[in-house]
Amino acid sequence: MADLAVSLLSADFSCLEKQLQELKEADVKWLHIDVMDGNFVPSISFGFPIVKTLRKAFSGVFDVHLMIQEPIRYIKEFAESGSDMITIHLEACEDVEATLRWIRECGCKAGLAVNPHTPIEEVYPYLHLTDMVLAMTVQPGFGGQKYIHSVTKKVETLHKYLNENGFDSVLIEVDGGICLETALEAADAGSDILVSGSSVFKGNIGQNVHDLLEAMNHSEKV
Ligand SMILES: O=C(CO)[C@H](O)[C@H](O)COP(=O)(O)O
Ligand SMILES: [Fe+2]
Repeated sequence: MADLAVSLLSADFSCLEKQLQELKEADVKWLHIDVMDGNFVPSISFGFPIVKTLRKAFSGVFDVHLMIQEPIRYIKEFAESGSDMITIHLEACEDVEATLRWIRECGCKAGLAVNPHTPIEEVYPYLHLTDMVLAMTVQPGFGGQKYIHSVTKKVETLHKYLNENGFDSVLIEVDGGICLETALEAADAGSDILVSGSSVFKGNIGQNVHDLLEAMNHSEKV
């Protein structure tokens, strides 16, 4: 069964405590925290002090998506702030292997993300150091974009490769443009975790979470 990670990017920060409470009531287990540096991506979002503060208010999985150039510089701070999974971009690291190793040495699970146009085969050499592969289904940097359908094929290829090469424990996460219309396509391709932000925070949060989980788990492959 696929699960949902809720991206905070589209939350209303003026009433964040209330919105986190609604996520808890909807039994959301994964919180996806998008960290943007204004360099690897054009936007700036939030850093590790926010992660540390959020940790007091949410006890589920902290899935921290670092859209940072050379993230190795900040792994320790994010780990100490309460991250569970730290995902770095393959495109942003001079030494991907050292960065993944350092995440694990700091006591976190290691995620490896690729942009929509990066061939999925580029993650294969790092799978032995990776707990999760994140396939971006939009260009990183902004919430509320449309799902890029060509990435679905990459997810299928990755799913098959993981199963055929003894990497069944490596999770696949897709991120960007997940809504009621795209959730099933992403889940059917083999994704374990679907990130959604803008589709969760418009209207009734609890209802949106429920509907997204329903949509992704009507998969024929479940
Ligand atoms: O990493 C991201 C953007 O770079 C976000 O996680 C992603 O866009 C989620 O937001 P939405 O569901 O609105 O697309
Ligand atoms: Fe993200």
